[in-house]
Amino acid sequence: MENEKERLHVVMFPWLAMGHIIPFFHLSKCLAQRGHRVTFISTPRNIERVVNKVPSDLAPLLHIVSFPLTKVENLPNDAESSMDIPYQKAQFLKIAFDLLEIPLTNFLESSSNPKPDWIVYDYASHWLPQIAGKLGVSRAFFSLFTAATMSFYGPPWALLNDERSIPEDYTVIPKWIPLETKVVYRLHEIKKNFEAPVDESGTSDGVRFGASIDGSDVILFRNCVEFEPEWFSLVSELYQKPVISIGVLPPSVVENEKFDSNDTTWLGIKNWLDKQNQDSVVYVALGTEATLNQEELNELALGLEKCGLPFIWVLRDQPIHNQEDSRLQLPDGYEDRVKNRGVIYKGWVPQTKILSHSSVGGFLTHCGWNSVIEALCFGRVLIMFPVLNDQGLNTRLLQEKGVGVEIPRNEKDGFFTSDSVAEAVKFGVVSEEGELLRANARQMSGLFGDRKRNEELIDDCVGYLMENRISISK
Ligand SMILES: O=c1ccn([C@@H]2O[C@H](COP(=O)(O)OP(=O)(O)O[C@H]3O[C@H](CO)[C@@H](O)[C@H](O)[C@H]3O)[C@@H](O)[C@H]2O)c(=O)[nH]1
Repeated sequence: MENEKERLHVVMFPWLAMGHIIPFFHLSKCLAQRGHRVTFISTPRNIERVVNKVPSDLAPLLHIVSFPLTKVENLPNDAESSMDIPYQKAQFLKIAFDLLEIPLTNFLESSSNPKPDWIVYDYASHWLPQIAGKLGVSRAFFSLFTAATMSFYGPPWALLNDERSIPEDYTVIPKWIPLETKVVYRLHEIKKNFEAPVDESGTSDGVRFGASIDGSDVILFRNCVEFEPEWFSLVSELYQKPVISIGVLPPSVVENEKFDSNDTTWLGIKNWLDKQNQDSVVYVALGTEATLNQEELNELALGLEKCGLPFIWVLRDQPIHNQEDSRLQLPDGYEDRVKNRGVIYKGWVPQTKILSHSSVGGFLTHCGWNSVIEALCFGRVLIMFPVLNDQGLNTRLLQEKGVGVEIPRNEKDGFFTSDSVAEAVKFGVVSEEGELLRANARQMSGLFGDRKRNEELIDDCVGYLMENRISISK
């Protein structure tokens, strides 16, 4: 870009979770590709995980800044993201995250060459808008949640006042939603969100969300407006400030072709997938935060065995809460019994590449929003198994839109059986009755995977950031 005035400097500051760092980094690359400067801030281990993959042509514009975390009691030494800890310990990670306020303030104060125009931030840094505002940096809250989820969470006043205090409050439609909808939590889902000791960090997630929205100049949504038009209109009304959809940031599976030849995990998976029939494989993955207990793991495993379809299962290998030395075990003899038909991975896999493979017929997912986007970009039907966070709300929305089938569970305690897993998987992936769901999901690839439209939305967003920098926050 010849004229420096035409160039933005945007600071990106995601929450410490892979499902947040990945899309923030994706947006960073999109901005740098358009000739703007980006400073991406995270912690050393997270940077090593995702961010060291800066394409060489973008390196002059995309700067990575690393802030080490301060040691916090009850947080394991090497824990830097929600994937490193059981979800019940998330509040300890938030204590460490909140201590980044000082290095972030120092960075914003001293960064003058060029001074940042915008900071794009996440829900957890409730303290950030005030600091950025004082320093004359414009503030964009980046929502990695659907407009339906954010509408359900509510306008800033409801969030800041922690309007809902017990799990049951989240199982009914809140008063600010005038729509007829089933988008509410089931009791067992919301109870999980209450398991983390909220008071440990001194700030509830409601207050974090409320202050982040309230203190922003604009709210950016990673969503598909055509998929949830009614919710997008509602959320814009609830916030009473500019709300912009930046599209879904569809994953690009070609960009890593060179890298692929060294990626032995992918080569192994691809080799196996290449041997399977088209649309026959169930891909099973529950993201980076959801965990199962031993009984749930057994039922899920046996359900996959009973469904009779080939599957790839990515299993999070992490300590059990309060039994840090124990790991969950698959049922006795399981891996031998499913050999050749089922493949189980315990490390990090290239999820988007797997979903893009033509042998994949369906995705048994926790319905994290990244996973849903990735699945719908490739038109894969969803077998839905929400666990915590926004996942239950996403599941209800996706069910209303007819792109997936939910594994039935007991409302109160979440109990489910292997038979219900097997039935839901077969219904979604191979049954005649499930064809409508599969057709709807295939159709979604035209919306979610529409690269031209998604690129235009980023261009529009950049236009907005150019026109509204600094002055808007004064
Ligand atoms: O082996 C793996 C595991 C994960 N991923 C990627 O990691 C991301 C996971 O994101 P998501 O599917 O959204 O799940 P979570 O990591 O659990 O995401 C958290 O963040 C999401 C966005 O806010 C929320 O919707 C979820 O409920 C919350 O748990 C996706 O891009 C996956 O492709 C991989 O590539 N390989």
